[in-house]
Amino acid sequence: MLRVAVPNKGALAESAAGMLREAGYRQRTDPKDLVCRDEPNDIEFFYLRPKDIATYVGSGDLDVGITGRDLLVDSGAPAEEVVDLNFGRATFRFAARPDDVDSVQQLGGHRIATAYPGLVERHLAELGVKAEVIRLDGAVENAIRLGVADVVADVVETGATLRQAGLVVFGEPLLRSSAVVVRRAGAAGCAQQEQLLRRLHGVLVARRYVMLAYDVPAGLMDRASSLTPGIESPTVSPLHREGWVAVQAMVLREDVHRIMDELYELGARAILVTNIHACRL
Ligand SMILES: Nc1ncnc2c1ncn2[C@@H]1O[C@H](COP(=O)(O)OP(=O)(O)OP(=O)(O)O)[C@@H](O)[C@H]1O
Ligand SMILES: O=P(O)(O)OC[C@H]1O[C@H](OP(=O)(O)OP(=O)(O)O)[C@H](O)[C@@H]1O
Ligand SMILES: [Mg+2]
Repeated sequence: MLRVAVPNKGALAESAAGMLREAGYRQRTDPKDLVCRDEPNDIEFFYLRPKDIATYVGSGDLDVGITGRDLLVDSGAPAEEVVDLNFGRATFRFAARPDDVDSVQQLGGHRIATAYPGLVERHLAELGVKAEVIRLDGAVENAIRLGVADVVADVVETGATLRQAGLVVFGEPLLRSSAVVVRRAGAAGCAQQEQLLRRLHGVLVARRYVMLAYDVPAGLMDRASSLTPGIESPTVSPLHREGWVAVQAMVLREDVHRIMDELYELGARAILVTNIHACRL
């Protein structure tokens, strides 16, 4: 059985379980469950703190896991990213009072509060900056108000938490994070693991693309094809009405309205868009 680590709570948990469900896997129905076996797919899911997932996978006790890129780097575990799952997007940044530290060059000698000490210490070493890292578990923005630190290094999604604490970011992000699939560094993926990755990739593609179908005069097909080249090439079928063809092609969801307008102006009609529920490319 393939053993997979899934976030049990927090910012990534719901989206991770949703994506696995979309990929055809059984997921727990009770948020208190710690394990969920999916017998038909020969796979077992373990619900763990996202912070611990890279450790379980790096040690080889679990085969693969879903966690955040920032958590993977922070852990220092011998695990590697294999797929970016395109949710849980956030940046990891330094912030301080606006009248205090405002560049990474000024960090030396300061106290930096963070729940990601591994990530921050590695980054400071790369910058060649010597500063004190204060390890906290959360709500790190309060550390400045309470006099425990001068700088925080934390996850920023909307920036609302920093604003509320009267802090401003400075410098470039230490990291751009999102949810990723990790496996033990250098481990060869077994067939079941490849199947899981293929299914997740199918979900990513199904979310990014839609299926576009339209009718167009055959004489305009070359121009229509350049608007909708699809992945390999558009599917073209004859219509009963002579001189016309029916076309189907996958297009990026974000481009679909512009492409529909251009097809209509070209002379295409009966232009329809449908969602893709699942796919293997
Ligand atoms: N708004 C957000 N707040 C916190 N983490 C976020 C956010 N958006 C994305 N993430 C990502 O989620 C992961 C952290 O999840 P985790 O469950 O450990 O923290 P959490 O959601 O703050 O939960 P908790 O504070 O209860 O531990 C990181 O990879 C982080 O980049
Ligand atoms: O940029 P924002 O959209 O405000 O999101 C980022 C904030 O959310 C998280 O905190 P959380 O509420 O999880 O509390 P915690 O610090 O205790 O983890 C994170 O640690 C930041 O503080
Ligand atoms: Mg948190």
